[in-house]
Amino acid sequence: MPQTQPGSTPYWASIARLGPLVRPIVPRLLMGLVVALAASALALAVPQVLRLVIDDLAGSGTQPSAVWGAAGVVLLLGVLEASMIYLRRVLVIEPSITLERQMRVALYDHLQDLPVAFHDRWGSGQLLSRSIADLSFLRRWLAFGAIFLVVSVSTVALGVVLLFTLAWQLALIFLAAALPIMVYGAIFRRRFSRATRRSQDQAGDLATTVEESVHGIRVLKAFGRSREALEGFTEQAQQLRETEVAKSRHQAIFSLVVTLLPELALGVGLMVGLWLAATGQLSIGSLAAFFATAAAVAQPVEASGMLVGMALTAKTAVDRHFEVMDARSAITDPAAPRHLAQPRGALAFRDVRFAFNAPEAAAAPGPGRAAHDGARPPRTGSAPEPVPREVLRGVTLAIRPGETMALVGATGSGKSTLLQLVPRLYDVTGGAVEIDGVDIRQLPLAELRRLVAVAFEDTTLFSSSVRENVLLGAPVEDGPEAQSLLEEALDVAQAQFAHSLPDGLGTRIGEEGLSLSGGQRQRIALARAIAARPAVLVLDDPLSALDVATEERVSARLGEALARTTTLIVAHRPSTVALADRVALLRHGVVEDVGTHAELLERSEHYRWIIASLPEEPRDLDRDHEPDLDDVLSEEAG
Ligand SMILES: Nc1ncnc2c1ncn2[C@@H]1O[C@H](COP(=O)(O)OP(=O)(O)OP(=O)(O)O)[C@@H](O)[C@H]1O
Repeated sequence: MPQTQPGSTPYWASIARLGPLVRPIVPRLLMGLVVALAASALALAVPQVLRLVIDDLAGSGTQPSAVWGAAGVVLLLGVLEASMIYLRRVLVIEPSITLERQMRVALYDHLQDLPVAFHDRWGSGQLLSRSIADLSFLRRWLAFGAIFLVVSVSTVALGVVLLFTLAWQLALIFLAAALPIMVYGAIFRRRFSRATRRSQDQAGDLATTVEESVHGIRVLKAFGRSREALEGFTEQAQQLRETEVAKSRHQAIFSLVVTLLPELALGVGLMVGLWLAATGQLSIGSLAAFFATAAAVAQPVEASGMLVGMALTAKTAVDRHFEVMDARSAITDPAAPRHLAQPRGALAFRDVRFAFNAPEAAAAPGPGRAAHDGARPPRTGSAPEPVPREVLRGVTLAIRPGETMALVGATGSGKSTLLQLVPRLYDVTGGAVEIDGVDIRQLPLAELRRLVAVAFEDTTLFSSSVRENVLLGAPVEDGPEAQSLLEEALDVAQAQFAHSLPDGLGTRIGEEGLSLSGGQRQRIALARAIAARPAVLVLDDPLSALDVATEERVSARLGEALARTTTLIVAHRPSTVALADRVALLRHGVVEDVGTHAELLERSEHYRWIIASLPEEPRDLDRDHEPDLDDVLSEEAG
């Protein structure tokens, strides 16, 4: 996997974007900062007490009671410092966790809003790593890194002033050591920023690979490709390792510089300090206090490698978060919406054109940004940008209310694509889709998606009960009406087997639940589309995984149910074509002919060829002509 481009936004411009989100917790963060500063000031106060005691001892000779008193003061300062550290944690940790949750929820909400075209382009791992790893890092940065950076800078500033008051000659030696640190700091910042961006993107790509292979584990195993998958994964993991090693190397060198130079300064300072003390230009107490203060100052300087690293990683996390948040969906509610009070369900395609990857099909620009800014994922791969290619090249088709229209065409002719335009999963790039004469882009999205229900060939079930899955788009979710909708939908889709599942309709299915067969999943998905009681039903080869007997039963019941609904159904087999009143023949992105099955058989050679190439026998994904035991049991019970 490829190299990423480091974010080009200036550091503070990136961090400033967190401003509005952080504002509500600023009071708590500031209190935490004040407390942390107080803790650090207390730490710096200890050497001052030390100085007084040593100077007293070296001078007139101090009473033992005074030594006990000084020890008591040092102890008190220590206890106060520990209390302040505890208080800082209490003040900042809870609001930062709350902020992390808010940002995560906002990101999830935004992902739901973004169009399918966006999700086509972004690897799931990239989105996963942004919503989990990046946001967790930002929380740690706010609660710890940012505060410590401010405290460290303040401690160093205050410490340097104290060093000058104690012994300006020695302080100058320390200041001289700071210059090379600053120069190398700039180099470190540039190198580390690049590496950290690359590592975060590579971690996202790695997550995508894990997700894909877990999802496709059956295919990998069945085709014996586990070794190849492992090799690919190992290579990606190796690239991430190299980036991490490079990152650590940069950090290690910076840490070496910020540790070694102050130590060198300390050595030189000790010699000069002893000479100053010996020649009476500096008291012993001041010398001791100087080195105690220098040690307190050296500590944050030495930690600066880690803190600067955190600050740069946080900037990358912010950039990555807003890359997604800035993506705007072009599929939005209209400014002046129209409503269909009593929808009849007349569906029409008027000279519809569509190309995947067309800028207008992806996402609208964020405020003040180029159209592709938020819509493009980071180019971590060497694959070229996909070129827009027109899949639909002027589709014109009218489906009457209550009519069932089958869509037939060679593979890749654009059938599924056309279907996806109806609920506006993608927007047309030319022409219009209309329901009852109204351009669907003029309808509020929620209304359109109540009017239209879909069942895709590739069924997705969610990790919840059968009931929740089926009633996902239903007009009512509870009560007797919902129950009768549920029963009717399961009946039409011939999915009564669900009653025989371990917990009946309450059985948890989906990724985290009970595994269903392909045909069972398809029937649940079909029931879901039917339960939505749509005016327009869009079905993408919904019976493809059913066996002969089940398919016949579903077709019979579906035929009755479809009589009330306008239906556009992609058909890959003659039995599905038989459900339709008319058939539209799609070829190379245009509707070549429309008519009844018999008419098209008679007049279209292409149609005859397509029909001849359709599988005569159903695909029997579920079983081998044996009736489904679940069905038999539920039929006997019912
Ligand atoms: N998300 C996508 N991004 C880019 N191109 C796509 C995408 N989905 C489909 N295509 C392309 O659009 C064309 C039409 O695909 P579509 O799935 O609509 O065909 P289809 O007629 O339904 O085929 P099939 O009968 O095999 O399901 C194909 O060339 C396909 O590669």
